Amino acid sequence: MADFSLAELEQIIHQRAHSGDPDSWTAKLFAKGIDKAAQKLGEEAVETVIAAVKADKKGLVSESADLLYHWLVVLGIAGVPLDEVLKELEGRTGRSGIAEKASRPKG
Ligand SMILES: N=c1c2ncn([C@@H]3O[C@H](COP(=O)(O)OP(=O)(O)OP(=O)(O)O)[C@@H](O)[C@H]3O)c2ncn1[C@@H]1O[C@H](COP(=O)(O)O)[C@@H](O)[C@H]1O
Repeated sequence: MADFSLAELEQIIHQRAHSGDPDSWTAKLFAKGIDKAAQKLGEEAVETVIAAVKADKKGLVSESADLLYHWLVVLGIAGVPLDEVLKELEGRTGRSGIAEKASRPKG
């Protein structure tokens, strides 16, 4: 079990976001804004999909890490705490995915 959590990474991102450190990728993304950060998230998602379909396990681990990091950056820029997403997931436990989808508002 890793001694690290997404909540800890969210904290690091929060600290780095407005650090003004020219070497901080996080600070760069926050400065560029949601469009650029979301674009990077999309790129990392595609790279993750490619690793998955190629059955590249090592690549899948690395691209998943990139994906989760950029996802947290996008959440941070959008002002959505990780905890809100976790609560959403928590609320879905005990229900099958198909039942959950059927309960979503139409449109
Ligand atoms: N987990 C990450 C993390 N994952 C990926 N990245 C950066 O995301 C960038 C992705 O850029 P690219 O698109 O060029 O990378 P790529 O998709 O692999 O590149 P290509 O294959 O497309 O060429 C790189 O600069 C990576 O270093 C990350 N940058 C930061 N973190 C975490 O955030 C902390 C603070 O980082 P800084 O804000 O940079 O100090 C770090 O200590 C880490 O804990």
